[in-house]
Amino acid sequence: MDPSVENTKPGQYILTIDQGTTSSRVLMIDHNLKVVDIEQREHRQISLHPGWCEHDPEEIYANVKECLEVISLRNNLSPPAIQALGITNQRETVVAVDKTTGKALHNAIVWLDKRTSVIVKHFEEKLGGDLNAYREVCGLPVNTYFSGVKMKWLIDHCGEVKKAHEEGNLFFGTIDTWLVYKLTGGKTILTDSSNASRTMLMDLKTLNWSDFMLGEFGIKKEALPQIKLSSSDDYGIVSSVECLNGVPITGVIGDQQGACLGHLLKEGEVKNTYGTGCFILSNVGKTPVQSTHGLLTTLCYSLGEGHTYYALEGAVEIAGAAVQWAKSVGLLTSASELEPLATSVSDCGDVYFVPAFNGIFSPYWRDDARGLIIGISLNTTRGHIARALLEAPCLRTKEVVEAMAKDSGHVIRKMNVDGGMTVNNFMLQQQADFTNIAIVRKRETEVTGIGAAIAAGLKVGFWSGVSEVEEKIKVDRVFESVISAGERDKKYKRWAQAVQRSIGFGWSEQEYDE
Ligand SMILES: Nc1ncnc2c1ncn2[C@@H]1O[C@H](COP(=O)(O)OP(=O)(O)O)[C@@H](O)[C@H]1O
Ligand SMILES: O=P(O)(O)OC[C@H](O)CO
Repeated sequence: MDPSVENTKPGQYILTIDQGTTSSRVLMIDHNLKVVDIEQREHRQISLHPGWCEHDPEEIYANVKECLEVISLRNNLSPPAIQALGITNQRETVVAVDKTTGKALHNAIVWLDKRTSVIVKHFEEKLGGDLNAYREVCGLPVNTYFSGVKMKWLIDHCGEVKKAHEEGNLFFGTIDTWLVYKLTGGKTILTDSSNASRTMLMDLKTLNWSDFMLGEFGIKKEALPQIKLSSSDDYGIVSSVECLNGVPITGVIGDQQGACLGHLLKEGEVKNTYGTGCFILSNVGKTPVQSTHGLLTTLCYSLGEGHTYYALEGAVEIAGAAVQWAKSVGLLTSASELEPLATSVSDCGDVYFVPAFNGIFSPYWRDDARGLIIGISLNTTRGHIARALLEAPCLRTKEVVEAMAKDSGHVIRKMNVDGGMTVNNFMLQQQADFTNIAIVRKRETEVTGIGAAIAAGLKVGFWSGVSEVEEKIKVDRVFESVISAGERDKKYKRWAQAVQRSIGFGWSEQEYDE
């Protein structure tokens, strides 16, 4: 029997929660890092004004709880079989909670929400136009994307949050903090260094909250969770899901960092996760590297003292979300239609789709970009548009890896990929063609959840160490470029023209009151 398919710890599993932008999943993972079962629930995307996006934190928790219960019941699992629970989550999204009641005081403000663009403008004025002024401390530019501006908005615009903050009854959390708090029955208020690195409030060198940044944003330290350096640590014991009570929560990690750990990304290696957006991270080693080409400096992952790695990150705001949009307007009936449609034509017919629906992130950081489909002629078919839609995340990724190569001084030759869109072989072939980088897809595409399982499992001795885990990670397929340098350059030039047309087309900031 192939040892890779033999579960050497039969009947024992790690459960992981992958709480994403559009849905929450629970994965049951065995000793061979195989995902043996999965349960998923979507939640509502609440938008009160153009550019706004909220999630109901109670709905998210209810979905997570239901997935945990369903998967446990279906597999007849109870605590001794579930060795530990890991959590990985959409990052930056903020929940404000009243410690005295345990209730969220406002819907969660989601990472892609743009309501804070007025706050960003104020910072721009205060910083003499230099939105990069805090990069040395927190690694990030001032932007609507990060948690700090969302917390400030909640204090400024929501009376209950302001009062609780003043009275010392408030805590702000990213989704990891919220889930840990709820699952432990309100016993722990914690986050990990990877999630904290997305707030703008953590000092990247000390890996603690920065008094300077807290002062700049007007946020009290007591309103923030304790940061645990290691994503593989004790985060509390489940006490509010009957069938799982007693299970230790020993893995907490932001989803993109979870994918880095799931690939066991080593220094110099790069990964790209294609989900709602796509996020390219390169492990730059044990000291932070500042970007001068529009990338973010952030945590890659920490497995404790001496095992903390930093990353350069390129955030691409829209990837799979464009597929969802195409379904919503009737261009497609299902995501699986995309590949046959895109391959029904021999090229994109000079049609480009820039899905900057709500601004454009790395390396541009322009809130005023908007989506466009350009180059349409009488010969344009649905196939051309589908192809352009699939090419877009690949071309956005190319922009990011070029910036990464400039920042690090290294040519990138290989990129590990994962996420829901990577079932699409055609898209991955385009990715290899446009970048001339070998694209490596793993056997399991749920690498983010696997990363959280690795963090959780290492803490409880489910695996003896990283080298044991490494043996279990298997490659499914490698995609290599089949186009010429000339074709690649031509393509990229047309794309760059399309991007320039999308920038500046958006509405100017508008402040809405609650
Ligand atoms: N065959 C496919 N081709 C392209 N995109 C796909 C395909 N199947 C699923 N997707 C897209 O993948 C995305 C889901 O990826 P996932 O990793 O689950 O996202 P997230 O974790 O951000 O919620 C969806 O936007 C979906 O439309
Ligand atoms: O929900 P995902 O998987 O698109 O990830 C969202 C990111 O963490 C946002 O930074």
